[in-house]
Amino acid sequence: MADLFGEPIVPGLAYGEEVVTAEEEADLIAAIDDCGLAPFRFQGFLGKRLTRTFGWSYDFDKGGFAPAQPLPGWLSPLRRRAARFAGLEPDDLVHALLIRYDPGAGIGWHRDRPQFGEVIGVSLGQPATLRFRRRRPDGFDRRSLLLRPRSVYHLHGEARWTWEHGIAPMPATRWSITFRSLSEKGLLHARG
Ligand SMILES: O=C(O)CCC(=O)C(=O)O
Ligand SMILES: [Fe+2]
Repeated sequence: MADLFGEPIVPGLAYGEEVVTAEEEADLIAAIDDCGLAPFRFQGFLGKRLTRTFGWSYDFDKGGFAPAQPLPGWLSPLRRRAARFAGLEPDDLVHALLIRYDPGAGIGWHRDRPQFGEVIGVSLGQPATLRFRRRRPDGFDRRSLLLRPRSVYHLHGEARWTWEHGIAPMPATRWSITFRSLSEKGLLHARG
């Protein structure tokens, strides 16, 4: 997403629309709902959003980073498009996170775990506002990006590593698919 002068709203943030058709969107939503979503767990608390991870997972309950079930075949075409959008190889995207946000669910301020590298997110179902903030001595710099259904965003560089992001609770159900590569740290861990 660029402003009038062609600058990204946060350096390292790229945004594109219509990465899937409405028909593909409906199929992806059905597949996500059918894949065994479970409430996100954080230090013993159950979150409002429902998630399922493939490839590699970070367990927020136990604090561990570990291999998970391989990515299902139905994600392959979307993974190819996500990789192309980000200038990566499909095989770089070794992890996928599926999320359903029911009404009232969102995701608080965070940076993604450092074991992961590049982050590419696809939005389905409903628009949402992806918010960014960066600490300043006297407060925060803030930015936001409207994620339309069927859009894709890529976080790298400053948007990935310096800024925090989050999504405010939404009034209607939204689904997202997030692909990630491993960082140097994650690759070291993966090689044991
Ligand atoms: O749903 C999204 O697009 C964002 C998810 C997210 O930030 C995360 O899981 O780290
Ligand atoms: Fe995130």
